[in-house]
Amino acid sequence: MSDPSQKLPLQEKVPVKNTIHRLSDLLISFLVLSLLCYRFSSLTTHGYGLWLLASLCESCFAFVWLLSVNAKWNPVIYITHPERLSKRFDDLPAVDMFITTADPVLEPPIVTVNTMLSMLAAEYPTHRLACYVSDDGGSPITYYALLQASIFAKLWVPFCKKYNVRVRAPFAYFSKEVLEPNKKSGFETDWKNMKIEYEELIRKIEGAAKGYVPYHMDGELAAFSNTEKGNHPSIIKVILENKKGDDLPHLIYVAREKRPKHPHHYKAGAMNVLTRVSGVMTNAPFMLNVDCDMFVNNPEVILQGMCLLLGFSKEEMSGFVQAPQRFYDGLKDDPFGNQLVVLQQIMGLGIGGIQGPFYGGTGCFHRRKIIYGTSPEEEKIRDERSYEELRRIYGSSKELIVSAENITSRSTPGSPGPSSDISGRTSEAVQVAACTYENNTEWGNEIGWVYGSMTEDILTGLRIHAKGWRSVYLDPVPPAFLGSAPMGGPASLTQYKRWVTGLLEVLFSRNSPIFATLTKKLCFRQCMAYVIINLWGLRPIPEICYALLPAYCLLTNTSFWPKASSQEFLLPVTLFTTFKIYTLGEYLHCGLSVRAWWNNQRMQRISSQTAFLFGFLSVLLKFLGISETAFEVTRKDQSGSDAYTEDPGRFTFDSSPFFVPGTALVLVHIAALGVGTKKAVVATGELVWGLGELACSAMVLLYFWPFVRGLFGKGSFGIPWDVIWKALLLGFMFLLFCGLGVHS
Ligand SMILES: O=c1ccn([C@@H]2O[C@H](COP(=O)(O)OP(=O)(O)O[C@H]3O[C@H](CO)[C@@H](O)[C@H](O)[C@H]3O)[C@@H](O)[C@H]2O)c(=O)[nH]1
Ligand SMILES: [Mn+2]
Repeated sequence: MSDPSQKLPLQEKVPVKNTIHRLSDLLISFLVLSLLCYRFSSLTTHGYGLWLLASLCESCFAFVWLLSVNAKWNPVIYITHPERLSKRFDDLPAVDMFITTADPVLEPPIVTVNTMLSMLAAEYPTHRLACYVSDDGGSPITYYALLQASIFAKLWVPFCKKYNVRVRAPFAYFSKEVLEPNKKSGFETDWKNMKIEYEELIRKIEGAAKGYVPYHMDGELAAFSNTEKGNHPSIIKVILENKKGDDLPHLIYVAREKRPKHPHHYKAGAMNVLTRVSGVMTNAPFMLNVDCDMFVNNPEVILQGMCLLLGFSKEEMSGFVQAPQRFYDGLKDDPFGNQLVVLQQIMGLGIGGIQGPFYGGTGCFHRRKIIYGTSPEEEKIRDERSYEELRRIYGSSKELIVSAENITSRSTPGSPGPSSDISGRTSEAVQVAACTYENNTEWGNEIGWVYGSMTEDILTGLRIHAKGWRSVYLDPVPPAFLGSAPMGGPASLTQYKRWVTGLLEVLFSRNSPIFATLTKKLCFRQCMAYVIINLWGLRPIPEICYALLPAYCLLTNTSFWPKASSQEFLLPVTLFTTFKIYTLGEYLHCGLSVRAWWNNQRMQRISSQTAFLFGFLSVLLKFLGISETAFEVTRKDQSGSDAYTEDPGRFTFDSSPFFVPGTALVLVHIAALGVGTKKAVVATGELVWGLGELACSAMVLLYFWPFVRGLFGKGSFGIPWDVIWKALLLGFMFLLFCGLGVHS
């Protein structure tokens, strides 16, 4: 113990200086409050109609603004020292790695295979790792792809380690035109051979997707005969089993049992099965979960994660460790506004200074005992629970109960060793993967991934924070994981719709952040941060009202702004300009371009007035008992589609109702601008009346520019006629409504 290096910390928490940011926050808050004071104090002069409506909308925006100031106020970052791990620990704890895939068409098996290979090749003692792939598609093609990839892995993993390859997903590695220089002899020959082997692997997997599976595979795939998607027994296969000293970790394929009438709870259900299956097979104290498209981009990531999991004096400080979502195929300047760089960097680091980042569903290390419902204060003592009680919580598997007791009764590092003979445990694993296993247990509720929201990640993270655990952001250089971002209008909006649906479900669930603050241990400021995103689904209401206001005013000769010649007019103008400069500053600060800033400004308005609206409606339908919400999987790898090859950044459309409100809004504003300009110029001869309204109307059209272009676009770049008809109908109804306004 005399070696001083043993005492060196594994991580350091560093507050980020943000004086300028804070001052700008205060300045804008002051302007916002001034505007509201002016609005409400002049209600009597301006009447209780439009003026009041505008004031209410602006109050909503001001509320969200204040919440966001709170979330950004105390940013922190963590610096990690993985090189010190070996000095502190002789043996590192085991990690169970989970990959989820759901559909071999939307998520081509070669994508999953690359993620899997990158994980198997991570820098970590291989006998401490197990990789579980959950296939909700129950697809023989995915299984076949994994089998073939496991053969390739026997060459790939040693190759990566020998030459210290940096990016260990082969598709990303081989997509680089130039060879990484390497001093070791034999590199070039090995590299060429490896490339040939990888191409062979692609050929086999793509062949299988087209229906060619070689003869001799029949036996291997027998388990899949007579299975249908959504109706099959559990299929669990140990593809690789690590015997101490082997190059490769365990690799296990898991297709949980699916039956048509049985709710499977989408990804949350898959994660719970993975938790149980791994519980009876390897039972590692830590779990790392990624989506099938999120490959390991920094081979040291598990070591990095360990610094944050083991590096605090109290486990409570790092209940889970979350890496931000970054994308490898992110288009330049984020045309679809879904790369979330600023959100993650500014808000992510900011809430790092409160109770810690939200759980993002992928790229996250969890402690198994927390997933099993342990609270921070239970770290040492665990009350004795009867077998009956444990059975009610964990379900009927004795093995699982024993493994769970083992995990919840220890503090983490001295965790159980690797288990031998995991193949021998397959039958137990099949039992815990059954679709009836969870009946009358706490799975999906008090333990495991929580059910009841399309964003199971936020809901589950919330339950963890509510117990009083904190979380930590892991953001090494190079980035820990890289995934794929949806492209094109329909896919991006569908993703947003699902998120908004899920987030709103959380707000109204019994796990709502508000209850969690009142009755549990969620920090008040953390609750405020959660509420920002949980409220996304209600945003379309004030936003759409506010977007319609200028059109209404122009069409009916009314106004919701002070006269352009008056002094008060300067207030909203200053606020608007300062706010835009402020957001631009944030983008530049995060290393993004002006173009990216503008694209995001635009997509925020588009998403919230289209996708968010549908998210809101789907939650409404759920509460009315009319329809259930569903998880629509995002298509990965769209490099083949026409729109992608022609102009990948351009907004695309389809006949989905998503596009109706946006199109209607655009049509209404075109009409309003026409009428308004004529009135303003012809009637008064000078641009005083309605200047604010005209500017707002023009702004809406600028924000919805992709829709304006879509009116004239061809193919998938054009808005389909049936959408335009419906939008015209909506627009016409609005004009009728304005007509009523004029006469009354
Ligand atoms: O029934 C299902 C549906 C989905 N998935 C998996 O869930 C993951 C995420 O699905 P994806 O379509 O890629 O959604 P994203 O919007 O990209 O995912 C984000 O948002 C989700 C919540 O909406 C989180 O679960 C994800 O971790 C987070 O990355 C993928 O690995 C899927 O294979 C399943 O395993 N079973
Ligand atoms: Mn995804």
